[in-house]
Amino acid sequence: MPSRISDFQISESENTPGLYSLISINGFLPAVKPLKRLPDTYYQQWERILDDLPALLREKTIRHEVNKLEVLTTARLNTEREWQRAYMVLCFLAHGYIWGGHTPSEILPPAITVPFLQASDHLGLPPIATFAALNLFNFTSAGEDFTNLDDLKALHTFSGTEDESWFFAMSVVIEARGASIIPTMLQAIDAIKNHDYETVTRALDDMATCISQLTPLLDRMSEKCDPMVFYHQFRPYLAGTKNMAAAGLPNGVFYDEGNGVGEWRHLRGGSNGQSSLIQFYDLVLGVDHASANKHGTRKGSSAPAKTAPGELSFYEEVSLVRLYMPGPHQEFLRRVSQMDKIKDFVHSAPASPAQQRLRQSYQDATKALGDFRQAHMQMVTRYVIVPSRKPAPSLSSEVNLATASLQSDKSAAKDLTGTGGTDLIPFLRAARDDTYGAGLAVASQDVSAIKR
Ligand code: HEM
Repeated sequence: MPSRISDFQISESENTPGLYSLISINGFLPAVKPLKRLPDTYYQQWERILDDLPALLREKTIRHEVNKLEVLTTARLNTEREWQRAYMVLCFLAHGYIWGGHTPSEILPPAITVPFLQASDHLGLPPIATFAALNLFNFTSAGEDFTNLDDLKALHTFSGTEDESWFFAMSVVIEARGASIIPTMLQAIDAIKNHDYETVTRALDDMATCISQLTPLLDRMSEKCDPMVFYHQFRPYLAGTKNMAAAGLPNGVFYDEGNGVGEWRHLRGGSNGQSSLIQFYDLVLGVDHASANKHGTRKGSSAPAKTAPGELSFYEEVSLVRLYMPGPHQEFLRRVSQMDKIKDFVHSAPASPAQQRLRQSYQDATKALGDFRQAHMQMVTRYVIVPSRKPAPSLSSEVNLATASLQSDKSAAKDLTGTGGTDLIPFLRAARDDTYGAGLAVASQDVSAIKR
């Protein structure tokens, strides 16, 4: 399987005018490495703070430094890469400012908010640390191929640790490796209208192989990322401003734009749940996370959809997660969601050996994605649940503002929340079960066909 999307693969797909312009040869990652610095020295004042960020956070002097910044114009940003870099720099500065004190800051100053809101607007992203800022726009690599984890590292971190760099790099390598299957699956969708079983079956087999090669990568997280460093030293800085009352942000954060203008904003924090790749996989396989919402409780699960009055449930939130992706990626997923459905094709196929093979391949692909989610859940246990039960090392007790709020009841793992603001264990379990469930629904159809 190629590691990048090649011209050859793209030219083969017909049903997709303009679709590939919304992504790159690396899928949802940029086509080339993100900029290491904004080329215009006008932006030096931002870059200098970012250079010193871990030390400024340790010494709790970040706010002092940011308060000295002028409100810079974004008019001197010339290319998409520059806009992406500006957005990423401002995300780090904003989260450092909010969480880098003895108590969180309820106000973001105009020197951050004014350019941050403009950069967010330009990229179709919210003004908060997103997966795009932390991962897609924040890495460097030994070469132009981003599929080797050992060649990747983050450009910037909050903690200055290799652990944090490795954590961000892991998401990059998964995006890079997982992207190769995108054209194959788009061609499979094309093939549905011709009832081309062979193409769809082969694509599903390739997808199962591709995903099953991503899963062992998750095991490599522990090579360089210590769960205690993750949980105490940098996860708190990824937290958003939504559901953060316990951490001292009952109203979210006020984005002060100067001259009496501004707005309170409640936004979710950075999470790998904002990966467009995994949402693409769900879409092409027809994994429906909304089904459970109708009943409030997942079918076959005892986990209730815990929702405060007026709040959205986990399953409704899944569709909102797209708003945390870059505009073109949102559009890409929207267009894919309108295409023919592989799942419908699998379910409607008449009984024949070709259909049997198709169904088996569909089950294998959904199982591979379910297994990925299962491995991910185990990682969440190692990196969130276990450290949450251990006492915080004294070194980190000061920075742990947001962790307090990410955990509404220290004694109950089920009540832990993710940086994205979800109640994490029921959410992840439901996401996994929905995935396995899509394949099992086909298997049960086969059984009932045999019984008939
Ligand atoms: C130490 C490593 C990781 C931890 C502790 C972790 C933790 C979490 C948590 C707590 C959530 C709950 C939702 C939220 O808070 O937004 C989540 C969701 C998610 N994470 Fe991770 N994550 C890790 C690595 C990864 C990696 C490398 C990927 C690769 C793409 C990933 C993909 C996802 C996805 C797709 C979701 C949404 C739920 C789903 O679709 O199954 N995570 N993660």
